[in-house]
Amino acid sequence: MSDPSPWAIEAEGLGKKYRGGWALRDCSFRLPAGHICALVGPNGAGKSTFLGTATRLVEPTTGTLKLFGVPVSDPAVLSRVAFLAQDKPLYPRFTVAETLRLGRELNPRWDQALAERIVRSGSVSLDARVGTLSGGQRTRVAFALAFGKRPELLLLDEPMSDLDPLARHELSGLLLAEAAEHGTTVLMSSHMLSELEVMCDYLLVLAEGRLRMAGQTEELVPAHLLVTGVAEGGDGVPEELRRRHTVIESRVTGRQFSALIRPGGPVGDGWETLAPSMEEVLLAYLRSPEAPGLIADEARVGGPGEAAA
Ligand SMILES: Nc1ncnc2c1ncn2[C@@H]1O[C@H](COP(=O)(O)OP(=O)(O)OP(=O)(O)O)[C@@H](O)[C@H]1O
Repeated sequence: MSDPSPWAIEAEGLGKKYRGGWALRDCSFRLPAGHICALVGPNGAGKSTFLGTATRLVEPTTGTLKLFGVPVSDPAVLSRVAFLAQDKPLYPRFTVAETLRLGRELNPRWDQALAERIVRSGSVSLDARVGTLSGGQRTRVAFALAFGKRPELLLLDEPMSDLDPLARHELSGLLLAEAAEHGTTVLMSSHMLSELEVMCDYLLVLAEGRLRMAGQTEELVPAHLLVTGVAEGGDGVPEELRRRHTVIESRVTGRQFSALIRPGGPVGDGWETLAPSMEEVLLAYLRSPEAPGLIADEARVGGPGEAAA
């Protein structure tokens, strides 16, 4: 089905309140179709809750969510989205072949050859019962189900956590190749920052239920600098840096002061500067939930360029 909407996901004022408080709050962003997007945040940040709202497993308390321009409440979006949940629910009594048959019967665009290839490349027998497989083998079968559906949007909740390094490498490669070939949009929550750095070209960062960062990595990461210089005494941020730049995180080690900043202009003499990696930027934001957020123009649904912290 063709759709004119360039946005795979549009969230506006999205929130979810449980008895214990808000799991997701005032979340507004757009994810353009065709990106591989990392969903990052500390434990309890609201990542699974957001993925739940996108798969209708969680009813939002506030706001709206559209996938490809269609409200998520419209059953028409279901066939376009596949979700690989953190606990990878499968029927333990089914064989792998029966599991794939279920996928085939439930999904009009099912790609049996692809699903079987994913299973076989992990030496998993089609005759094995799912309940007898190892955690990593079950993950591979769940991957086969998700990919076999040929979704336009693939939502993955910590997909690689129980895979060995070889399987992780293989399935990451497969994910990238499939997404590139079919123009699939992927949103993937993970704590493995170095892996996300290699795979993802778009970032969503959540902390304490709020959106902290959204946009293309090639725009967000270069908006930061690592600066180091001589500490002036005490733990404070030197006035000169504080006045002209946005300091995300800073530290004093012995006589050395170092910080990750969003420069507001040229950095003065006396400071050494380095371009940070995506992992360094993410770690700084994860350690500093009070630092001002950053939403790229492209990811913004109206309003000014910077997210409220
Ligand atoms: N069904 C629920 N009932 C009550 N509170 C919930 C429920 N689901 C999640 N929460 C709470 O909402 C908050 C966000 O949880 P969520 O699972 O979305 O975080 P997460 O970012 O996916 O965490 P993790 O990285 O640990 O998987 C947490 O404080 C959690 O305790």
